[in-house]
Amino acid sequence: MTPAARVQAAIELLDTVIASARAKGAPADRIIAEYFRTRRYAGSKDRRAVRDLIYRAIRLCGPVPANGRAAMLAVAAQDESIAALFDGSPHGPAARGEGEKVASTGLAPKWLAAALRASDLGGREIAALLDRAPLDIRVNALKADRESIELPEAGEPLTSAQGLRYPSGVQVEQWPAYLDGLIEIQDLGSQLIVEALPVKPGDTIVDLCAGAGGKTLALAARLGNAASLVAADTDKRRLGNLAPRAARAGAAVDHIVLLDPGNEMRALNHWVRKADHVLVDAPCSGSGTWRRSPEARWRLDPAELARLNRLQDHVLDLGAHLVRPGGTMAFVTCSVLDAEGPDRVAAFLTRHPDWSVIELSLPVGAPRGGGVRLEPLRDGTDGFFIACLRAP
Ligand SMILES: C[S@@+](CC[C@H](N)C(=O)[O-])C[C@H]1O[C@@H](n2cnc3c(N)ncnc32)[C@H](O)[C@@H]1O
Repeated sequence: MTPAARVQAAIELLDTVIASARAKGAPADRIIAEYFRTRRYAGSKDRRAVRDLIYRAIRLCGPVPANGRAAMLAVAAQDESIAALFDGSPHGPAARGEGEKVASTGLAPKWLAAALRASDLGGREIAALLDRAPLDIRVNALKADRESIELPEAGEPLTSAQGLRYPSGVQVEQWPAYLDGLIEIQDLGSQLIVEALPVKPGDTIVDLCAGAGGKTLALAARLGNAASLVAADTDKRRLGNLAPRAARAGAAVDHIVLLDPGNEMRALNHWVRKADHVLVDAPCSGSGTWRRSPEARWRLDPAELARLNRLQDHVLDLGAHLVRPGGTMAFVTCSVLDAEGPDRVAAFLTRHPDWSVIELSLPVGAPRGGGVRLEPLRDGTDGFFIACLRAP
């Protein structure tokens, strides 16, 4: 592909990414992968170049751009070498028309930037939410050890027990150690959160929003398979990945429970007031993971945030039914917005005044509204909020 053709491909893909963000559809990385699956003529250099252009445009444009061309023109306005490619050459973008619209730049849509500032995040902290994230792995203590594992490339040891850091883009998914379940891809923040949970061998632990099991597997590894783990989720596709992943990792997950949204307790009856600990890794805006999915900020609007807040309250209430008297429940979101952290804890305590907040000890983060907030700029992790609650 010529450099101009790469720009045109990025424009077309951005059109799809923008439409998908508006419709709350597929994320950018899936759209890009799908696009290249059917275009075998594009080599690996082309793919990387197009991908880089797309993410550059997404990071640059805070408000949702009108279309891909307007977004790429915003990149061109900052980079003469890209501007020069708008030359109307075959397969390339048409020359810029007089008065043609260029997308607005900025960190986030206006309302969202205001919500971030109201959550005490300054310009540098917000900008760091959009940096490129490194690639963190967790060595699976059930099968290997960080000190002795042999990997194709040496990683930087992290503050978590088994974490190693690589530059973004390292293809660890192709390493035999990954295929054999000796390592998992997991952000340092997630690793430290699992290490901070007040759990011990012998506990019954319900991972209520287990997804594909990122934290479930980390819990199994931390406790040496000596806890009774229940992994539940409403998403059949994600939950379907958990069993093969657990098998690969040698992780014992006692029950994998598919929940019916709105009727979750029907499948969870067995654990009512039985769990020593419930992990509520709640669905959220993902504002703490914009480093990996910067287009997620285009997906969010006040109504969507309010919907997520209602869902967060709902899953917390579900979790509360499952905790035994004196047991604990952790509330985690990968968001730095107060609406998805401290505000949810405060609302929970209003609904359940006999519960109390307990302090967690993490080597990173700063206290915020009854919990701890992790931030990319200060902590070198994705953004997270975690709080721990004790049942009466
Ligand atoms: C942040 S993700 C979980 C990530 C996972 N714990 C991990 O570490 O990989 C949130 C999950 O909540 C699930 N979810 C949404 N609504 C739910 C509900 N009503 N009950 C249980 N899980 C729900 C979503 O399907 C999603 O998998």
